Amino acid sequence: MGEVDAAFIQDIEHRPQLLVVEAEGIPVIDLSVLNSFQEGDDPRGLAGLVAEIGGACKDWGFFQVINHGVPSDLRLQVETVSKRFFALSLDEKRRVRRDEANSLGYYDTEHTKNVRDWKEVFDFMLEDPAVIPASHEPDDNRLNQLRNQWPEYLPQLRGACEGYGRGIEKLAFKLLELISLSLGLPAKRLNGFFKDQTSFIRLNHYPPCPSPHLALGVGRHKDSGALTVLAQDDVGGLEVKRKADGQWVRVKPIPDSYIINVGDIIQVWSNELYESAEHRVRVNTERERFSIPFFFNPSHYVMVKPLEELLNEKNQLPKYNEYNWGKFFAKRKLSDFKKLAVENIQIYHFKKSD
Ligand SMILES: O=C(O)CCC(=O)C(=O)O
Ligand SMILES: [Fe+2]
Repeated sequence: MGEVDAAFIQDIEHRPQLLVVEAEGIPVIDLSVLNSFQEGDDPRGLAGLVAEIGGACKDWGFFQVINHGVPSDLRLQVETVSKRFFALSLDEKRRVRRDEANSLGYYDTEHTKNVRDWKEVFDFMLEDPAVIPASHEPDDNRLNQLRNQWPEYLPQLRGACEGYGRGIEKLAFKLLELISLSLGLPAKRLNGFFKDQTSFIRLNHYPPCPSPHLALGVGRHKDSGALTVLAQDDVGGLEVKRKADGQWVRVKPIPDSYIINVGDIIQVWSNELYESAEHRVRVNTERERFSIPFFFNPSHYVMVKPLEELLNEKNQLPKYNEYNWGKFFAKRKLSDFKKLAVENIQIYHFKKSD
């Protein structure tokens, strides 16, 4: 990527201010009690942790976890091989390039809200093959099998990515269960939605940028899945819009921690008890940055809607009409390729009017 092309330039109101505000308040949650907790133990032993998670989901939609139990060598291996992959020539990376038929692999022209992101990515699904609708058209019932693309000239990439995927998936399920408990539901209430999951992992590379005041690594957005588990390196650049005052605040890198954020699906399931927070990534002139989000997504056939038992318990009306996750996902993917004239699909399109 050379000088900043017009496609990268954010509208004035979305450009980052020079000032960086370090977030004091983003909760850091210690998961070490889980290490001694056995399947079948009384979940009341986790009450303190569950309350912390619930508070963080409510107040921030974002938190960091330490002592999470994901072996650090899995992370180190994938981080190392990810750097090697992005250091390859563009020609080599483009041999596993994603296209409209297969949305997995390498890609360097992603747009967020119709502005190009200053980054390159490599995507792979946790389930291989994974099944998603062939198109976003409501009447089209055809399904597609998505298959990962692995570069044969960097054979270590596959093993490192698959190993990391299995490790991070375990953490994602633990967090899902804690979130379920925090909503007053049985621990495994949400697990069934992930039977044929459409979760994917993205290797992100943000090269140094000559104009970090004009462009963003990822433009402001909310994650559309259930939960995101993110590994960031020590460079920093991820910013969250603080719910309390709308200020963009930076998520401070903590070695060997993971950043967790509530996605739109949990917002809908919880009928807005928890909300997904807007976030973005700033770039800088000096240092490249690497990050690895795991997007924990349900099966394509899941109909997303507020959970009945929460509505009954709180005597509430649902704030959303139900929508099909697979169609939503397919529609989102479409806009990654094309600069659309209109805003891409969002959950507020399914919001019921008051
Ligand atoms: O790189 C990061 O820190 C976050 C990336 C992100 O928000 C995303 O890919 O959805
Ligand atoms: Fe995100």
